[in-house]
Amino acid sequence: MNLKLQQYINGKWVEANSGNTRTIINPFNQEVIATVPEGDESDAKAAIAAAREAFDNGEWATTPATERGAIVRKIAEFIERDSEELAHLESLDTGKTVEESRGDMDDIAGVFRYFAELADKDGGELIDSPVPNSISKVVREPVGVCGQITPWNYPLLQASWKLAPALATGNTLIIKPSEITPLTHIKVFELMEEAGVPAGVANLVLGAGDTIGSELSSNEDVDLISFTGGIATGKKIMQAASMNVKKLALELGGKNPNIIFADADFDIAVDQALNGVFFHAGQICSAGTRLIVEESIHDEFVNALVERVKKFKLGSGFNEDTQMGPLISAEHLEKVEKYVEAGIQEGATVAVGGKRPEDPELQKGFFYLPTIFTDCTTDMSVVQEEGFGPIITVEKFSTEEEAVKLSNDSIYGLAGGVFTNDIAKAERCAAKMRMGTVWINEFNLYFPHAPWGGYKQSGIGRELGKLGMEEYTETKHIFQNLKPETINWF
Ligand SMILES: NC(=O)c1ccc[n+]([C@@H]2O[C@H](COP(=O)([O-])OP(=O)(O)OC[C@H]3O[C@@H](n4cnc5c(N)ncnc54)[C@H](O)[C@@H]3O)[C@@H](O)[C@H]2O)c1
Ligand SMILES: C[N+](C)(C)CC=O
Repeated sequence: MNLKLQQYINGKWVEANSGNTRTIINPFNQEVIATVPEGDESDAKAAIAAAREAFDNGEWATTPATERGAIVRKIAEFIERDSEELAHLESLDTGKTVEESRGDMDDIAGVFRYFAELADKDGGELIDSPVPNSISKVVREPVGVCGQITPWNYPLLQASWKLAPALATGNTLIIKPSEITPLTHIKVFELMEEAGVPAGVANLVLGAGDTIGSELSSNEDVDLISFTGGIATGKKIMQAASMNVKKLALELGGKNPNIIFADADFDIAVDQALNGVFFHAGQICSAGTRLIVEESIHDEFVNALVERVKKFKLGSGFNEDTQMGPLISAEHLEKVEKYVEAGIQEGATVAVGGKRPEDPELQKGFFYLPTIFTDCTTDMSVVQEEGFGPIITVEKFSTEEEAVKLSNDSIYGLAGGVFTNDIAKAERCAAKMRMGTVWINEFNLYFPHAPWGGYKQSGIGRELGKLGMEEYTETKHIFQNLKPETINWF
């Protein structure tokens, strides 16, 4: 592997202070693919000190926004140049098909380009001051030192949503990838160095969440923490961030409803319901795992799904005909198995799947069969909890009001979908669905121009779009009296 396999702190490639390492495993066959440093709190502190110094010396924050944008644009160009290598690394690390990883790399380059273009587009705003002889203006400034923590399911994609706006707005940062999927983060730091990101501005620390992650969340020299991952971790981070009242951005989980009305285009709805869940073996925050289907078409719809699911080709992400790769780890596979067992015990019916595959070629990988549960009710744990695997639950409804009510019966509010040919009905549902994204006759589409984030316990704040840029800024009002006079009150 032609990668540095080190941390990047203050412009230098370094081992962990402790000398400890971690082996990275291919989830398709459990082979060791790399050995990387296992940093700890001391590495995180060194990276925070470097980012603090780089922010406080003011050079990056006062670099003209056009120049910062040009560097971010170069990163996009280098990602496009090296996209095949990056896609290969992402698939090795995560097990997802290389075709999916190629799509991710296109998206990632697009994210860097989008924020590069936005970098010099906000010159502040003049306020119509109510005070005579004065100037009142509002400017946006970088927040300061940003801690960024990413998950294993879309490693570099989730990182790009944080790195690009933070750099474009003049912040300094320390990023920590999931300890099990660090490879594309390392590669993108090589590209950022090549693009001219100055020493100390962007730092990469590798290792566990309860050491490095909690240091980033609690350290008083970090001004903002941006986290993507599970709710339980998000709550811990929120608590730790209160130490110095950090700015906080949380992108958490989802249990995303997909409402299928009888008047929808049947074949499109079936196809999109499958696409909405089974990419990356269902390990997607916005997977439409909670199907809510109108009673009159329920049986026909389920049969169509089952017939398609039976034909899925599972295998190595590097085989061209593979449609679904493995789950990320042995631990996660066990979690998914327990989730399915709970569903069966609660009375849901397995229409297809519900176990590990028997194919001898898949036994070394962490595979689970695509699974559809019918006879589901809203009180079941499989309907309420995020399974983060290739699992769909199907519920029935008979009225529009019931469909919307079911879709909102959740602690989550990340995303949801509606399939119908009645546009007015679709708009009525979208208006009432309590989620950060609602798709109509579409599922799981995202692009850099539109904000992404959750209602309810799916998160705080937004990534992508102009709001995703604003997350990395503080707003300052500057008032100038052009004709100061004594007041003589005291
Ligand atoms: N909303 C979104 O856009 C979005 C996108 C991708 C994934 N997710 C969510 O991510 C979850 C899956 O990812 P995961 O299993 O990697 O999540 P996770 O919460 O277990 O881990 C995410 C990151 O947090 C770190 N971490 C763990 N404990 C920590 C602690 N105490 N303090 C600080 N950091 C800590 C981990 O090392 C990892 O880097 C799912 O719930 C999924 O829905 C959400
Ligand atoms: C936000 N998304 C869909 C890219 C990844 C969620 O896991």
